[in-house]
Amino acid sequence: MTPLLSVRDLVKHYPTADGGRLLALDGISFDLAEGEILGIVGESGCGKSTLGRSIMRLDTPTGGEIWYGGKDLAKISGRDLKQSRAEIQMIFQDPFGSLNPRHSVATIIGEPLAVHGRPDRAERVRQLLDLVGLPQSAAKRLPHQFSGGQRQRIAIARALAINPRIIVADEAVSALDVSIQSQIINLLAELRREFGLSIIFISHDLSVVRHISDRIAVMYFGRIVEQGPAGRVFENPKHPYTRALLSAVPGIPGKTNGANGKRERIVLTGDVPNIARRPGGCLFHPRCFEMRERCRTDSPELRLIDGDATTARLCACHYAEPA
Ligand SMILES: Nc1ncnc2c1ncn2[C@@H]1O[C@H](COP(=O)(O)OP(=O)(O)OP(=O)(O)O)[C@@H](O)[C@H]1O
Repeated sequence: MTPLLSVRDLVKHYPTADGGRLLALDGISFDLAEGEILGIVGESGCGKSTLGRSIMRLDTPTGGEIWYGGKDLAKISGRDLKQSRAEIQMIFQDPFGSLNPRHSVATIIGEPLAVHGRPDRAERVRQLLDLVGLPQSAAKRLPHQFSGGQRQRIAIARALAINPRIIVADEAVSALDVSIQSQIINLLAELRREFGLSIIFISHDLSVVRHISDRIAVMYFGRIVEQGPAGRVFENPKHPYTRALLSAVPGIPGKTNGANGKRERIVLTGDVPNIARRPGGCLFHPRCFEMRERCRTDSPELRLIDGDATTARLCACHYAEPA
C-alpha cells in the first residue's frame, strides 16, 4: 500500500552560539498510512516539535525528503506549499496562544476558508461547531470566554475547516486536565473514523499516546529508536529506552520481575540528554542499564527485528531480539 506521507532521512540543524550546529533531527524516516494515527513520543528536547514543524514547513529541513501527493514537501515553495499547507494542518499545546483574542470564534474558524477562497463560510462554520461539539452560540464569543478544552475544540474546528487529510497534533492535550484530555482524544479518534483523517500525535506522555495511536515511534536525541504497532510496543518494548519510559507509566502491563510479580521499574541514571553534546556510539549508551562495550563505539541502525510490512517492529539497539 502506498503511504499517504513518507518521511525519509529528515535532518534539521540549528546553528549554535559557538558556531557549531545542533542536530535537532538526525535522519528521521517513517510512513503514515491513510486513516492512521501515529504517536510520536520522547522526552523534552528530543526533536518532536521540530519534526512536526518541519512536516508543516514552518521550519525548512536541512536535508531529507517529505513525500506527500507526489511532491517532496521539503523542497516546494509558493503555490504548491500553500496547497499542501491546506491539506496538512497543525494543532498546538496552547490553543490560546494561537487564537486571536480579539476575533470571534466564527472569524477564527472561518479564517482558513477566507484564505483559501471557499464560499458558504457561515454554513461551514455552523457545521464545524457541530462537528467538534460546541454550541452554535459559541460563534459570536471570544476565545477567553472558553475553557482550555473548549479552546482546543475551536483550534480543531479551525484545523478541519478546509478538509485536511493530515493533522499534526503537537502536545495537543498536554495542558489540559486528565478528564478533558480524554474528551479531546476521543474527538480526534472520532474525526479519524468519520473522515479517514491521518494524525501524527506528538506527546511526551506515553499514557496519552497509548490510547489513540495505531503505531508509535519513540524518539531519542533526534532519532527514532523504536517503532511498531502501539499495542505490541507497550506490551513488549524492545529498546532499553522505551522499557525505561514505559516502566514509569502507571497502569501499563509489562514485564514483571517474577519474585513479587511487580512490574520492573527502571530508573535511568547517567547524564540527561544534552543535544548539543552528543555521545559517540549509541546515543543512549551513557544512560543505558544494559550497555556493553560495543555500544560506546558503534551506532546502531534502526532495523527490522520482527513482523512484516504492516506489523513491522523496528529498533535501534544492537542487542534487541525478536519477540
Ligand atoms: N528555532 C530553534 N533554534 C535553535 N534551536 C532550536 C530551535 N527549535 C528547537 N531547537 C532545539 O532543538 C532541539 C529539539 O527541540 P524540540 O522543541 O523539537 O524538542 P521537543 O522534543 O519538541 O521538546 P519539547 O517537548 O520540550 O518542546 C532542542 O535542543 C531545542 O533547544
